[in-house]
Amino acid sequence: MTSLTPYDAVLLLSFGGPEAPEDVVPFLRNVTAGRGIPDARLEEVGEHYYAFGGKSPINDQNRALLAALRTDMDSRGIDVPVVWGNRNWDPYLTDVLRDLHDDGARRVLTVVTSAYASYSGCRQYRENIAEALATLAAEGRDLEVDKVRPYYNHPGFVAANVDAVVAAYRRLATARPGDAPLVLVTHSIPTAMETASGAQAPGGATYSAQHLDVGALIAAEAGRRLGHELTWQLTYCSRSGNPATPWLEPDVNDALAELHRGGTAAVVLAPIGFVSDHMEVIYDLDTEARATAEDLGMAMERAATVGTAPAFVSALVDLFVERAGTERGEDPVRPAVGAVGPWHDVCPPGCCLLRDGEESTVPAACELTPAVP
Ligand SMILES: CC1=C(CCC(=O)O)c2cc3nc(cc4[nH]c(cc5[nH]c(cc1n2)c(C)c5CCC(=O)O)c(CCC(=O)O)c4C)C(CCC(=O)O)=C3C
Ligand SMILES: [Fe+2]
Repeated sequence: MTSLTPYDAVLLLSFGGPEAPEDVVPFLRNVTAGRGIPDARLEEVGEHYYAFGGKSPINDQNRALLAALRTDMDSRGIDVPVVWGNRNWDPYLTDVLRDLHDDGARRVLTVVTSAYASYSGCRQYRENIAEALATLAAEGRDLEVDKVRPYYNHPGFVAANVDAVVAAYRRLATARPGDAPLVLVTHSIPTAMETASGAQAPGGATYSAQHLDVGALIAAEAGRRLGHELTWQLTYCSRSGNPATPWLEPDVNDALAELHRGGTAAVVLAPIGFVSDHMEVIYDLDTEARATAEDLGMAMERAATVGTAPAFVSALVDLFVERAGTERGEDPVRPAVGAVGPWHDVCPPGCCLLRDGEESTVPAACELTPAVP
């Protein structure tokens, strides 16, 4: 019997995605709300979704993760409810929190489906939580929500990625897998968001530094298990927005072309920046980057995302147990690998403040309140 006291419920909080073609534009309107993007442009962005029948795989993947969390929690005798909600699509965060409140919950622990810390992976979720809590408070429903720390450097997340890389090398159709570099991939972000992501971070670790920290460990451990050292690099996918705004580079497709020019015949792509095979993975990597590799005549294997790998699922439940212990005033072990160490449980004010050129001005939850002078 493991206790999650003082929490009454756990919330798996994700991005959301369309379930059918008629959902695509309304979903994209939600994602881009307040930025005045015309529907014609949204139809264009929506092409990736229409190419897959208008349905993103992300919701089914979250349903699977939710079920896996329930099973792991049951095996430890943790009996609080675990529910799923999204920022941008049904089931919406506010509705899910309202239902939890109506069922008697007053204190909720959340985990987001972003492993790394930046505006997009941390603060944006915290702003959505603050907005939802304000809506519910106006209805007379008071709730407290905490969020587990960024978990990209939790040993379970890293171990699940190592397993996936090893499996991908074993599938790679090449005579000399030892010569195939490991190309790590994550979502690109504007360089302004990158800089801001380090401002309040442990060790000043920006979004890219977080990836490089665990990337080195993943490559070293996978190489040890495969019996050959891996050369590796970090690349980016899914850049969007104004082409004049600088984003993190190199793009994965450019990196593949560069490797090809240097004589590389085969690669393994490992999307360590994503926790499931959602649209960024099945379109930007399995469709676009695969076409690039095929045009270049390079063999390519794509490593699995952590998905519902048992090491990952139990890492998340470990984080629930850890945070509950901390809130009870205990001093639980806070496992982390790499040079940066475990992240803050509660973000300092101003954490990850920049999305693009401008500072965010809306309130964010799961943040230390400044001491009243
Ligand atoms: C760092 C990061 C992650 C990884 C962490 C995490 O996993 O959360 C992530 C995940 C995701 N991004 C997703 C989808 C989209 N992201 C967009 C736009 C943007 N993402 C950004 C960053 C990130 N995004 C940024 C800086 C923008 C630019 C505009 C803005 O500042 O918001 C747009 C708008 C259209 C466009 O601009 O292309 C869409 C539709 C989906 C759902 C996929 C599905 O449906 O399967 C997922 C999981
Ligand atoms: Fe943050």
